[in-house]
Amino acid sequence: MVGAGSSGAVIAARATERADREVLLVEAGPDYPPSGVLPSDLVDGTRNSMTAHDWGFSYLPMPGHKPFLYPRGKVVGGSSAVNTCIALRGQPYDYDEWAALGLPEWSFDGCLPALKRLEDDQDVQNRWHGRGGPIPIRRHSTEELSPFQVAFMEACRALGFPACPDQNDPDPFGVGPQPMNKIGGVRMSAARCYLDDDVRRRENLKLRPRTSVRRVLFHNAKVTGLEVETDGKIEVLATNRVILSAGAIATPGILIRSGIGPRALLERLGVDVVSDLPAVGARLFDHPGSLALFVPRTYGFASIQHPLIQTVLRYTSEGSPFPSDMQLQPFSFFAWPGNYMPLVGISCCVGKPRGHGRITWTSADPSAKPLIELDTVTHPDDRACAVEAMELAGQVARTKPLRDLVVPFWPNDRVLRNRAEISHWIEWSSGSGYHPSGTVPMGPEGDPEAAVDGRGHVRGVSGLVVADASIMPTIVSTNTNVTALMIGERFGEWLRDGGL
Ligand SMILES: Cc1cc2nc3c(=O)[nH]c(=O)nc-3n(C[C@H](O)[C@H](O)[C@H](O)COP(=O)(O)OP(=O)(O)OC[C@H]3O[C@@H](n4cnc5c(N)ncnc54)[C@H](O)[C@@H]3O)c2cc1C
Repeated sequence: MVGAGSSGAVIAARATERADREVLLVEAGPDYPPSGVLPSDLVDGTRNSMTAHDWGFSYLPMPGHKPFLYPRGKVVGGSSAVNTCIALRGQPYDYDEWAALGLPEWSFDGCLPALKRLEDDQDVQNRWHGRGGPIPIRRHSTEELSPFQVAFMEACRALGFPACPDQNDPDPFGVGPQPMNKIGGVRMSAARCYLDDDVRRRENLKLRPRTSVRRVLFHNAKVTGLEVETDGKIEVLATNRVILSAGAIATPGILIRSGIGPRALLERLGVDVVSDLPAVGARLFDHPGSLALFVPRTYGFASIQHPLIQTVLRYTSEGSPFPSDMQLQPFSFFAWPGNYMPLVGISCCVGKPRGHGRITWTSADPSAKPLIELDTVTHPDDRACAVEAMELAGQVARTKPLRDLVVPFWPNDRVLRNRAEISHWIEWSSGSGYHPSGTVPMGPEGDPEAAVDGRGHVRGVSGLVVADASIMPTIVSTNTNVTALMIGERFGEWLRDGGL
């Protein structure tokens, strides 16, 4: 197995529940076993870790713009070890959309057992939720909320949005606490929750950190091994079966270096073609995001001591067929260079973008970075959703509960009141929601837009499976970690029980 992230750590843990399944889990980043000391950036779930355990990727948000950082976890636990700990499931229609594309196993009903199995929901007990699973999920109580989060919730209620106590209900709408996989401020990553001491003691699971996979090796289109690099030393690990869970940016890169991808690209890079798959890297989904910043009127209202995110407003964009496709999310603090006190922010996230970006490579050198283009708001529908969301953020800030507490800063109040000006502003300020997905999409037999089948088997070769955020054929309307964990649960079960 390649990659010990949100999907890979789960697959390794679940597959090795059966003693006759042997897994070697190869991970490029370092490992911090539970018995040792975890670096503070990985412990602290109240904010992201952006650079200390990162791949150093960047992306172009819009054509002609400057690149922005594109964080991806490089450590056992992957991006789940550095993320913001928002534990939102996809909505039923997200998975039913996959089923409608010809992948019946991926309907909401098909995914629900794995969504329940992965969680230990500490607040809500009903037929939609699981207890006792590896990932603890809880919501901040009102007493735990920062002053800005409280005021944001009141502002949304003042605009008429209902309270939504469980954002993981199958039919969420309104404002409420975010379900989060952090306990006492500590991030509950896939590494911590799935690769615990008991799992690591299994004789059939070997973890090999600080080892980077260069490519998969084939003979007559059958997997024969992995070419890996540890501390500058290159070696071949013989195997007839490989599962790639290196994430939506690295997995397609490994495929390309291995001869699997669009023929023209492989030939340009001088890589022998093993399987001509135009879908590899052709689409890159993400959630377009914009952030409006406000200056607090009183000192201490915003503080970097506060958890960054605690609550969310979910609502439906104008004319959308996807209920609650949008998120407005208050940021308790934002450090603006040169500003003596932190700002607060409202981030706007488009959940079901119609547009997409792409990922490509200019070199087959494993250390070469890919060219990532997101086109965040190129599609007019996505831009309209983003504009509407930013306008709503302005309205939220002008309600009685908020207007005496904060003043618009970036963009200013004039822009927030004018759709044309917002549209111009988001053209150059919108960016990624850090949810890359769909770069090696699943699809039924004969689907020209797919690279793998419904159980991740790569077309045109045998012995190779992809199982991570890359395989999502469309993007879910929510943050992607729980869906990546769910994918891990399903592939882990299939590997354990002989379904792969
Ligand atoms: C800063 C940040 C904040 C986020 N916040 C949230 C959030 O709050 N909620 C949410 O739902 N989602 C969030 N996400 C997204 C979420 O974490 C990801 O969607 C999810 O972790 C993806 O899982 P994955 O298994 O596909 O990839 P990853 O978890 O990224 O795992 C891939 C693993 O493969 C390893 N790898 C890559 N290449 C190689 C190679 N060549 N050889 C060996 N190993 C390799 C990587 O080091 C990594 O460990 C965030 C992401 C980031 C980066």
